[in-house]
Amino acid sequence: MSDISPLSEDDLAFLASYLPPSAQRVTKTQESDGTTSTIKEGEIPFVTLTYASSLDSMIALAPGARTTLSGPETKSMTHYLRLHHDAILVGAGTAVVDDPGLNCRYPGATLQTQPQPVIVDPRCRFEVSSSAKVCQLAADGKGKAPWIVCVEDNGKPENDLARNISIKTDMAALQSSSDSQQISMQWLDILRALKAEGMNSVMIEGGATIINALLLLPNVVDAVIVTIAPTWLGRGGVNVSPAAQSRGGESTNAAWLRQTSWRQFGNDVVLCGRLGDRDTTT
Ligand SMILES: NC(=O)c1ccc[n+]([C@@H]2O[C@H](COP(=O)([O-])OP(=O)(O)OC[C@H]3O[C@@H](n4cnc5c(N)ncnc54)[C@H](O)[C@@H]3O)[C@@H](O)[C@H]2O)c1
Ligand SMILES: Nc1nc(=O)c(N)c(NC[C@H](O)[C@H](O)[C@H](O)COP(=O)(O)O)[nH]1
Repeated sequence: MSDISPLSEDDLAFLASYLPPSAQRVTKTQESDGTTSTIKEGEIPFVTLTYASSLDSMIALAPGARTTLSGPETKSMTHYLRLHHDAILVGAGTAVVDDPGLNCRYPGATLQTQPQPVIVDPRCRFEVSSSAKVCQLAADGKGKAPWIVCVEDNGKPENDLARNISIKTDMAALQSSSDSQQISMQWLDILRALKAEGMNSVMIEGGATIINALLLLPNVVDAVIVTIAPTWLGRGGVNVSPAAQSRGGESTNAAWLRQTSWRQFGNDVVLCGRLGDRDTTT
């Protein structure tokens, strides 16, 4: 018996226009390091960015603290969204701290309709072992074995618990960089690799590093779905707040949501929208 209740028809209608594959993709993107690349139509999956936030824009009480923000209704929404995506992606930080299952428990989900769990982990921080929840669920036939996005020739040896998705990364440049702990992959490379593996839609669930980076990539992200829980986590939490931007030497908002819709789910609010310039049409 699933712990996830089905959503109402009105809830489903509210979410419908933000689900893949309804959004239109723009063909240009700008990576946060300033390089511009062209995305060909259909070259990367439909990307949904989704997370749960407090009223002070925190997603966890502290780095390293698993923090439940979503109530039962928004948890159901997350599992409904998982049902509609080919893959769910999280960063290594989330995988290590939360030990997430990354499967779909929405009523009616089958092994075939389970999303593919993907963990971005170029420094091999997440221990792929039979005690990891994502691996346990796969062993029990309740989810798929995870894919680990790693640096080419630098991933952990593969076994039947997980598969590596290798991304070509300029290690020589990285080794000479001042921050040798940081291995930064381009999102387009990660998403192209997932598309090449047949993933047409990816739900990106965090954590903060990934959310803050993707909020600056409006032409990569097709839909943003944020759960807002009626609580303040307080200072010292893990904050969603993308890097400030400047245009023509003047500081400007880091990101805007346009085509927004809001709805109450239980005690939480769900905000859906698309990244882009400020919406002045309403
Ligand atoms: N409330 C929510 O919705 C929610 C969702 C997810 C995570 N969280 C919380 O967020 C916290 C984790 O956040 P975080 O920022 O530490 O971790 P994260 O999950 O964003 O992972 C960051 C790591 O992922 C890898 N990574 C990310 N982008 C990369 C790139 N472009 N190239 C190469 N590697 C990349 C790196 O190893 C990086 O250190 C935890 O406390 C977790 O509980 C909350
Ligand atoms: N929507 C949402 N609400 C929350 O309150 C919360 N903490 C997360 N966090 C997202 C992150 O990916 C978690 O790790 C998974 O929510 C774990 O859930 P599963 O074990 O995969 O079912 N997400």
